[in-house]
This record gives sequence, C-alpha cells and structure tokens, in this order.
Amino acid sequence: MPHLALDKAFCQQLEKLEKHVRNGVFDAWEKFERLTLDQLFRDPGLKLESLKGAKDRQIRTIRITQGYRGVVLAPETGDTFVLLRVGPHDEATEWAAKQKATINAVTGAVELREIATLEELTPAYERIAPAEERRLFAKVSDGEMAALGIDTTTLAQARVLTSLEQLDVFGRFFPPDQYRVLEHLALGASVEQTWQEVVVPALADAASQEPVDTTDYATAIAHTRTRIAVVTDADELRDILDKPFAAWRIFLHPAQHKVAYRPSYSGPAQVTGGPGTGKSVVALHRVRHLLRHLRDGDRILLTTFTNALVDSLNEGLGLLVDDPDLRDRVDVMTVDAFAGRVVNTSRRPITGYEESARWERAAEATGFTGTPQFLAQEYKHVVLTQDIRDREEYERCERRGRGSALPASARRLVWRTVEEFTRRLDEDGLRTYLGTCVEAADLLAGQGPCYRHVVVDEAQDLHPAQWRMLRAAAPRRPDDLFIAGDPHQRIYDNKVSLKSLGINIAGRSAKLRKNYRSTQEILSWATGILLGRPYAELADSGRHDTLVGYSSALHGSGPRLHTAQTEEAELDALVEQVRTWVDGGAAYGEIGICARFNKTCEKARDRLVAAGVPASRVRAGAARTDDAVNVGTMHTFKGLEYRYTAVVGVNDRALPNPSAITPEEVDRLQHEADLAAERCLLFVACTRARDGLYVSWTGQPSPFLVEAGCEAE
Ligand SMILES: Nc1ncnc2c1ncn2[C@@H]1O[C@H](COP(=O)(O)OP(=O)(O)OP(=O)(O)O)[C@@H](O)[C@H]1O
Repeated sequence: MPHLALDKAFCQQLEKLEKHVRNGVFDAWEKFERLTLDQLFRDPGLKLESLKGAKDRQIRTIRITQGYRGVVLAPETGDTFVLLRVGPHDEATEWAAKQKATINAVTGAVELREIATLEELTPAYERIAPAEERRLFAKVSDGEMAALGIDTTTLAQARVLTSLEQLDVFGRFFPPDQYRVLEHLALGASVEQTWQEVVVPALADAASQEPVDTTDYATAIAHTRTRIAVVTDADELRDILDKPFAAWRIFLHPAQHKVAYRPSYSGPAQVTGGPGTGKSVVALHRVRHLLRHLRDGDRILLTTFTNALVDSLNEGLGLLVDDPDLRDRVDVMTVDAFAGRVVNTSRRPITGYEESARWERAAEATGFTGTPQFLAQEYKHVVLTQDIRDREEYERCERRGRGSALPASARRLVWRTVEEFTRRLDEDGLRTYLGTCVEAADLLAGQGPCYRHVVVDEAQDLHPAQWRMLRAAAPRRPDDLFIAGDPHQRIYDNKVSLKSLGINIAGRSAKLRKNYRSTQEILSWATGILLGRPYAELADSGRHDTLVGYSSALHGSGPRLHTAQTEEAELDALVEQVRTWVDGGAAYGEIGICARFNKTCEKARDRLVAAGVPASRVRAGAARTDDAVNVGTMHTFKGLEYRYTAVVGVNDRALPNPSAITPEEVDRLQHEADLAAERCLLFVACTRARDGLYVSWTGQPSPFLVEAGCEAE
C-alpha cells in the first residue's frame, strides 16, 4: 500500500504554512493511504507530475491546494513517497528541478542534495584551485572518503575545495550527512575519529554487516528515521500538522527508537548517555509505547528529581500523547512527592539545615561527641542505604563506602543517637525525605504495587531507599521498570548496586551517544571538566562508565570564559553578555544564569533587574518563565536547558563549595565522593547550554577549570 512519508525539512516549514495548505497536505496524504500506485499516478486532483528539466526523475510534484505544490521523492522502487517541501507553485517547481535523491552506501540513509547548484559551482572553483596537493582534502584518499560514505559525485566536488570557507559555501547544497563528514575532516579530525564521531552515530543499523543496496528506497526510507517519518495513522498526522513542531516528537535517532519502542523488555531496562542525548525524550516515548498496550485499570508512574523537571515532562507528554484519557493514566511526580503520597501523612519533611541541627541535638542528648555531619552521612550512607533496622544489624554491618573506621564498640552510641534523632522527629510531627521512602517501601510491600509500569528519569541521583520504594511500586513482571540516567551527572553522591536492590538490568541496557543539545565545541570543552576520572555506572557502583564516542552534530562557537577583578565587575560583564545575546535575537526566556550559591543568584538577578533586564529566579516548584532571564542554582538547573547559559561565580571558593566537602582527615572516601559530586555539578551546569555558554569568575578560578586547562580570554 502506498504511503506519503514526511521529511524533517517539510515539518520545519509547518509553522509557516497556513491552515488551508496544511489541510491540503492532509488530503494528499489521505489519497496515498487510499489509492493504489496506479490510481495515484492517474489521479487528476493530485497531478503527480514529473518535471521538465529535472535533475532527478524521482523528484516530482503534487498538487496540495490552489497555487501550492508539494515536492515529493517518488522512488522508482517501493511505494513509500516522501514529502520534501511545500511551496507556491513556481517556487516549489523550481526548487524540485534542482534536487537529486540518493542512498548513502555506508549509512543506508536517503540523502538529498541540490545537485544543479553544485554542478554550477564546481567548475568555477576548479578553475581557481591551486595544485591538488594544496587542496583541502589532499591528505584523505578516495578509498577513505568512500569508507566514510562520500560518494563519487560529492568526492569530485569536494576535491576542488581549498578552504573551510569554500566548504561552507558548498555545505548548504551537499547531502547533510556527507557534509558533516567533510566538515569534520576539514576541521582536523582523523579518518578514524570521523568514522567514530560522525558516521557511526548516523548508521541506520550499526550491527548490520549487510552491504547497503543503494537502489532499495523502501528499506532506506524506513531506515532514515532521523529525517523521514512514515505516518500511517490519520490522527497522528493531524497531530503533527496541528501542534508546534518539535523534532524529538517525530524524528528519533535509530538508537533512541530501538530503546523506546522495543515491544517488551523481560524485566527492568536501562538507557544511559551523556547530557543532551535524549534520555528524557526516550523516557517519554517509552511511556507512549507502554500506554498503547496498557490494560484497563493499569497506571504508569513517570518519576524524576525536581519539580521543574516534572513540569517539563508533563509538557512533553502533552505534546506526545494526544488523548487526555490516556494521559491521565500517567502520574508524573518527583520521587519524594510519590513517597509522600504513599505515606499520606501530615508530618512535614525537614530541610537539610534542620536535619543538621537535629543531629546536633540528638548527639547532645546521647553524649556522642562526633560531628552532626558524620551522623547525617552515617544515617544516609550506611543505615538507610543498607536498610538497617536494629542495633545488632548495625553493629555487624560492613560500612561500605565509608572511609573512617568505627569500631563495633562505638557503634552502640551512634545507633542510640540515630534512635534519638528519629524518636524526636516523630514526637515533633516531622520526617526526612529518605525516611519517608523507607516507610513508603514498607507500606507498598504490605499493600502490593500500585503501578503496572514505573519509568524513572534522572535516575543517577536516587538513593537505595528510593530505589527500594520504586521497586515495590511495580510488580516483578516484564516492562516493570524503565530507567534513564547519566552517571556523569551524579550530583548527590548516591552510588548504588541496582542488582542488590532486586533490579537486574543485565542484557537490557543501552547507551545513547549523540548529543542533540549543545554544539560540539561546548560539549568537548565541558567534557574536559570530567576527563580522566572514573564515574561509577548507574546500575553497578563497582564498574565505570565513560563518555567515549559521545558527540554532537551541531557546530558553533565554544564557551566564552571571563575573569573579573571584582564581583561588581563580574556582574557588569554578565549584564553586558546578556545584552549581547538579546541583541543577537535571543528571547529573555532562552537565557539561563546559574551559580553555585543562592546569594550569587540573588545578586545576579538584582543586577540584571537594575539594568532593566527582566530576570527571575527558577525555584523548586515554580514554573519557568519565558519572558524573563531565568536565574537559579546549579542544582535547580539539573535536567533543564537554555539556548544561552551563563555560569557565574566559578571561583575557587565556590567550586568546590567548602561546606559541601567532608574534610579528608574525617573521611577520605567521603571527601573524594564530595569532590566528584561538585565537579559533576559544574559539568551539569555547563551542559545546559545549547548555542552559547559563558563562564565567569572573580579572583582564582575553580580548580576544576584549572585542571581542565581552561583559560579566560
Ligand atoms: N531525536 C531528536 N530529535 C531532535 N531533538 C532531540 C532528539 N532527541 C533529543 N532532542 C533534544 O535534545 C535536547 C536534550 O534532550 P533530553 O533533555 O531528553 O536529553 P537528556 O539526555 O535527558 O539530557 P540531560 O541528561 O542533560 O538532562 C532536548 O532539547 C530535546 O528536545
């Protein structure tokens, strides 16, 4: 049966197309679904015409509505056509005649190039080109080019080029995947690097050993998921045509698609990947997949870390799942909110500051002479992590991950202090967030699971107590847990062994490597902050994860680093940077400013407002504003993104934050873990940026910047 698939370039035009033109597209699509190939070619309303003087017989046009035509790829094999572009009659016809479609012999993807323009440009550049050995790609052999997917036509054209500027001129007309390969090589990458960083992420099926059949368009179209959407359902098409275009809704990378739409996993499954690789996007698509197969009465829990992320997941779900009844079957909430809901109590959760004060008072009462910090960490990393419920168990336990000795004789007093702390909390009608998770896990164990599926985003920061609760929230059946996270963004020092918590993801784990958010320049720079250090895997704290092969297809400028003499001067420079972004076309809401401390955020916000720039704080629970610059701490920026991001106050007194670091002499392992969490925090902050990143400090820069070899301009 014929289909009319949609090319991404057409979808990007959607917002500019008037309603009657979009309706015309719907009617044309509907004909493809209804008629046979033969009928389509003879349909008088569709006028599936070949073009006079066309560079490619496979490129034709169809009537969309009065005065508008659609340009389609009408392949000689197969019956799926692709709508490439829609425009006024003459403009569309002229554009169509210049295009040529091919199949990339390496990636297997359908490619389009403006061949007429390339053929015009090439001889002109050939005439002025110097001797061959002085040209741009002189060092790359024809065989290497072919192995990277450069076909003979592009090769002949690329061989005349002598500079990056010239490549840039050709770039708009080359097939995009081939252009990216050439650009990478021209920027100095080796053939091997280009293969790993550009070609491998673009492979339709990296595991396939079969040679690509460059005449089989049906297979190639099905494999070009990053650019071509085959839509077979009328409601889905209406949805695409009527909603604001967001590429992630429609065009998943094959690696993303494979993970999100696998029919079923026999148990818990996990997806990891660096910042901006689309883990949240995959989690949302997985929810959509699960919803399609959900039995009556069953529900899904989609959980994440902060309220700002709950808002963003809710917004994404609204775009992805049209049916409100289906959407209502998903509860989107933070892990802590879920725990509070299960326990259903009026007891108020305490803050970190209150907790510290309460440990101090409990210690006074029992005569324990250690610090409140020690007690809080012992409670979190030993008692709650190992789910220890009585003194005997505590006295016997192995204090894994703790770097300070605590003889069994001293443990009795620590345990008495823990009991005192929890007793006083009860007495005062209070609770801790993690303690609530323990209670919730116990309740769920008694009552039984309340969700059919649990989907977890930002999983890297969950504590074992939270995992136990989530484990108990879904029955141990196929597709019970779907987990998305990145160990390189762990900012709360919770390392876990999921297996020991009854969550075994062996054989059901995938990794995403293509960054969709930041430019390669920002990404490489930010990755330098972490390089050379081990990062424990998400599911197994004994094994290490890496960012090898992680890259972005987007290019732009790298970060701007600025050092100032005084804090005042740093704030002035920030205002100037924000003005530059706004003058360059950025909306206020597209700019995010973050700092390690609340007080730095307050100062930045106040200075911007005083300078006439609307700015407001991003706070847990508060919705993000679009009409003001968003200012927040690095912790609240977790999972968010901004077109332009400024990270300010990155000096040696803020990162690492001395009060977040356990002294080495108190606990060596904790000291290292705290430092790693602070380093990750800077990495998380810097990877929120899409197009532009600005980093500033006063005095000495953070040692994390120094170690990464970063220097101010
Ligand atoms: N297939 C896709 N096509 C287009 N855009 C995409 C795609 N996948 C993800 N994106 C975009 O990339 C950005 C990052 O995606 P997302 O937030 O899901 O990444 P993440 O891995 O969860 O990031 P982080 O770990 O840094 O929070 C978003 O703007 C998202 O819309």
